[in-house]
Amino acid sequence: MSDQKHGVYSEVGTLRRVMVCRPGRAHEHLTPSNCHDLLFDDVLDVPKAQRDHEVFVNLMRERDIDVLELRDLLADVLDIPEARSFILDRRVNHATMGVGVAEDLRAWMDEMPSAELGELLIGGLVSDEVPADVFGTCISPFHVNSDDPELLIAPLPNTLFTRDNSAWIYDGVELSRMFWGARRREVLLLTAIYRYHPLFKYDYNVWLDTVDKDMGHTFIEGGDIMPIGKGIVLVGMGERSTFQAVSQIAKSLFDAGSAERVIAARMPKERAAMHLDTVFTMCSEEVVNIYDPVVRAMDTFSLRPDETERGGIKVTYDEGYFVDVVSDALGVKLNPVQSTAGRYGAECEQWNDGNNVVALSPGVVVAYDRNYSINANLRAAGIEVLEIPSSELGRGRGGGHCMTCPIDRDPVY
Ligand SMILES: NC(=[NH2+])NCCC[C@H](N)C(=O)O
Repeated sequence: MSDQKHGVYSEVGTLRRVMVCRPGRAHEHLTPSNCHDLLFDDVLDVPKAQRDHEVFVNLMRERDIDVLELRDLLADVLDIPEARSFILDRRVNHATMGVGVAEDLRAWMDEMPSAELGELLIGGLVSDEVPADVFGTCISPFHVNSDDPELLIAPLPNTLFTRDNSAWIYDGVELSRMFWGARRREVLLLTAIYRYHPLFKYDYNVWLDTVDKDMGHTFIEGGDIMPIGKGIVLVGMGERSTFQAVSQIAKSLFDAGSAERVIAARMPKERAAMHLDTVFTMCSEEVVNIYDPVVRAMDTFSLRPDETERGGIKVTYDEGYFVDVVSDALGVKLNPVQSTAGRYGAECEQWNDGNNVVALSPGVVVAYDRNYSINANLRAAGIEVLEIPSSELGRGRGGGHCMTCPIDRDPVY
């Protein structure tokens, strides 16, 4: 493991190191009645989802990308007593479990091997999965008025989408305060990894630190964040991310001199376009993959450092089409590629994450196999499109871009 300084300096430069989280126990806890609350549109064939995810991971490993598994990083930090307490103090206490249950569970978890404990923290825990002798008298209230086993720890199936719960922006990371409750607990695990894992011991900036703080209306998710290079960061503000978060991150970046301009795009608040990366991803220095009906509806604002303003940030409205605004900012004429499957077909390709591709190097992207028109049009524009199976992984509404958290990526411009 290296102690080099980490950072993500573009969306399309050579990817060196990335974090993923393969499907598993959390997805076995998805049912038709709970999956929507957990932000999945259907239940999964978990073994198939795991095989498909492995295809994706292997594509990256074959290209010498260091693919880190979130579970492994978590198991490593759970071996460190201070990190284990940092997580368990916040996850297993009177407020989360009740008096007595917290003490009994904590004693059991304190003894548990780290990999197993990590599986429970990500995958969830149902009361009847706990050995009978763990609890004193305190578990009985869970069974009053119900034959259903109670979820003691809710599963976190959206850890599959490592893009969102934390995001590297140039030489630092933001720790997301996620919008929906189903995802709000993911960041504790990420915070522990960044704080305690030897891989991250080297100093780096933290643009936003959210655990243990009253975050008010601060909401941000990594799928909305793109450090595209030349000191510019794109941020989507739609269903999930708010100006409160964007302006705090911008201020941290400006104060450190790590960025000069944040281009914030106001997007419709809808599930299909929950993040910027569901309608816009970069494939090479010039080619961008877009869903034009949403991109065209976006309003764009720029944040820049300005000491004459009270908050130290000047906000201006950028006239015009989003792709043109970004082209002008980069000084590169971007070529937008889109689906030509017709109005209905294009809407389905967007829904199935056709626009959510991840670049492994300039001009080489990973895409879902089902988005025939977008993939063909990207190829026609000179992009190498590596396809992965989509039927299971796509049920959570996320593609290759969502399933990766780049930690080290080269600049391009
Ligand atoms: N970067 C992304 N587009 N992530 C997609 C996340 C999907 C996930 N089910 C959610 O609703 O949060």
